[in-house]
Amino acid sequence: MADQWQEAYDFAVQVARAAGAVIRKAGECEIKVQTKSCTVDLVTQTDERVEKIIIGSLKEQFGEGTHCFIGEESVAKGEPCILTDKPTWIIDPVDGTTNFVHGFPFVAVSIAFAVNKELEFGVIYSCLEDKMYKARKGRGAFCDDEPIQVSDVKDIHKSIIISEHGTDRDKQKVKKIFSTMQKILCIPVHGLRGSGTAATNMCLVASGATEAFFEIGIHCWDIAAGAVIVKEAGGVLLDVDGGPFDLMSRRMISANNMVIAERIIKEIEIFDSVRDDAPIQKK
Ligand SMILES: O=P([O-])([O-])O[C@@H]1[C@H](O)[C@H](O)[C@@H](O)[C@H](O)[C@H]1O
Ligand SMILES: [Mg+2]
Repeated sequence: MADQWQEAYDFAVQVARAAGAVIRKAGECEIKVQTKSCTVDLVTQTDERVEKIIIGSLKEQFGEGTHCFIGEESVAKGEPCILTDKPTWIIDPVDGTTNFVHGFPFVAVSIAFAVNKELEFGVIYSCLEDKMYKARKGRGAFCDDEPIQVSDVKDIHKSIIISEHGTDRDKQKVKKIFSTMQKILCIPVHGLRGSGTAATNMCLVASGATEAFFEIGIHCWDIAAGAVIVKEAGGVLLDVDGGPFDLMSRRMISANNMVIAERIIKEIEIFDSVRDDAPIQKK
């Protein structure tokens, strides 16, 4: 059953494109902003609406009950964030919500699909740039149907590295984030960047525009689709401590190769974050 998930893959591309059109249109109107975990963790009606559209379309196509869903906004409302062996869609309806609110031009729809806890494919639609990135396990990575691959740079001094500071403003964590960035910048590397969307950052690694992207504090929906795209473009994924990549651990480095990844890992000051699949604390 080599082609078992092709229909789901093709459908995910269609759904992501349609979702991106909704986001573009919503960006032309007044955006009502609310907050989630803290005052800088933003959410809009568009995030919620687009997630409902995506999950609704997938349920209609594949039948309610057979597939599971992990969506950023559903989890925010108390839905479980547990990856089982069942076919599971992992969705970030608007990756880069802060960008969306401010009109900063990088916003992505991220849809991944996992079976037996293994990622089968990932689709990221960078909807303001109108770029469709996609990859299916073992079949390569593409941007607008053109194959993409990671850069071949091995010399860290010739690299551009992406990181983000996320939405946690705990002073000790922020200190570690900036200390890490300072150390990396002074290796020295050619530059540090950040697009404001983890999904887009991973596509930039996959297409060779940058050598690595790492972050502590991201969620599984930010990186699931990107993980397939980076891997299929020839890149590597690791935990920030050099161990194996763990989708639920809220930390990862994606890089063009192990040489770059391991060099960056030497500089990363790790801090704790609660796993995505940690049991929900009773209040
Ligand atoms: O909230 P959201 O815009 O979907 O996702 C955020 C973006 O991916 C951002 O780049 C990253 O730094 C944050 O950690 C994510 O939470
Ligand atoms: Mg996100």
